[in-house]
Amino acid sequence: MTSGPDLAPTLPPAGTPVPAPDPALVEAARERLGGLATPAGALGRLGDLAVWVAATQGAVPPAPIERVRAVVLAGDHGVSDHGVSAYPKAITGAMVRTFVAGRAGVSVLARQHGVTVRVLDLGVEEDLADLDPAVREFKVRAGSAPIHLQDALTVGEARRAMAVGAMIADQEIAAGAQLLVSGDMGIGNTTPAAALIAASLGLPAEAVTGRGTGVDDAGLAHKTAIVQQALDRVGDRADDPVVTLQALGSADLTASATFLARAAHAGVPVVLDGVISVAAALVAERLAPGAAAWFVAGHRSTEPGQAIALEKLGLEPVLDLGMRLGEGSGAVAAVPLIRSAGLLLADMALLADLLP
Ligand SMILES: O=C(O)c1ccc[n+]([C@@H]2O[C@H](COP(=O)([O-])O)[C@@H](O)[C@H]2O)c1
Ligand SMILES: Cc1cc2nc[nH]c2cc1C
Repeated sequence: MTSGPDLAPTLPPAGTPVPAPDPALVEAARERLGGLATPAGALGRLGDLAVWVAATQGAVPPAPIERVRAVVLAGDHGVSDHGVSAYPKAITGAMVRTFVAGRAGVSVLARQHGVTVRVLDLGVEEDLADLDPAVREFKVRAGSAPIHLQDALTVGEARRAMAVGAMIADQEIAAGAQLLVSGDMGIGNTTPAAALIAASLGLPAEAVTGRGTGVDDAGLAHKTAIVQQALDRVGDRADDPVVTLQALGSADLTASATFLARAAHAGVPVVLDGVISVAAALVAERLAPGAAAWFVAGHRSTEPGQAIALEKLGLEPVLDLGMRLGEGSGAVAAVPLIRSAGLLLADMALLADLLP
């Protein structure tokens, strides 16, 4: 924990625990849930979600969740030049433009559900100079190095990406977010995501590597070998979560991890998305033990690493729709249910009030 670069000044030192939501509030929320005008346990997982909403808000009954803000961190990955994706790198920049135009999958879902989407170029290779400069405000570098051959980032870049992720969370919280969504965009990013999960859990590449955008069997075998090469290259340097991000991540994944750690430290709940968001959450939990109490898993991705990481974090996805889009789309799709859960706890009659 001491060999890596210093954490961003806005984050407490790596390993600083995150306080759990107030246990008295959890208890009060459970008690209210138990008193609602339903047979005991009849709300199923919605009941658990309702307790999480109240506990992370610090209010029983919880307030309606009106301000949900999704942040999509975009970047390219040197490893995508090495046959690990079904799509070319040029898609990343093109999709950033599509987010800006409000036409990505997550944009549509977010509009429907009143969620704001902010897309940020942390490491896209294409020069997006024609876009609003705010999109590039936090850019760390153009593309990361191929993780099976070299560290993804220099120590200085990793430090900057960590600072930037925390800063973005602070900005979203200052803008009034009651609930955050962590999204991603980047061709090739399921490869570093798998590497972060494997390195964090001490697992072999084959346990966590999936098809991403849809590589075939030969592609999957090749991608698995690349992830294993990256893990072997880094070895026990990955005992340090900061070095794990620097060596096996990217600017966007590093910033995602500190975005999540910072939100948890600030006591602001986050809906996680697919394998990229959850890989970042796993490292956030290493940086900020206890952070996962502030996270809810929006959906189950088809990527095996996501399921393994979610289990380790103790999170059960809200939705299981076979989605593998990323962008925060599965998380935004879960937002209406999370909102509904809070409203049920706040607005339902109590059983005690029904009978004379
Ligand atoms: O969220 C997921 O679980 C997920 C699973 C597969 C692919 N993706 C998205 O697809 C891109 C990465 O896939 P790949 O095959 O290029 O590594 C990236 O833009 C992700 O947002 C996302
Ligand atoms: C078209 C396309 C859109 C995406 N959105 C997130 N990842 C993506 C990957 C591709 C290929």
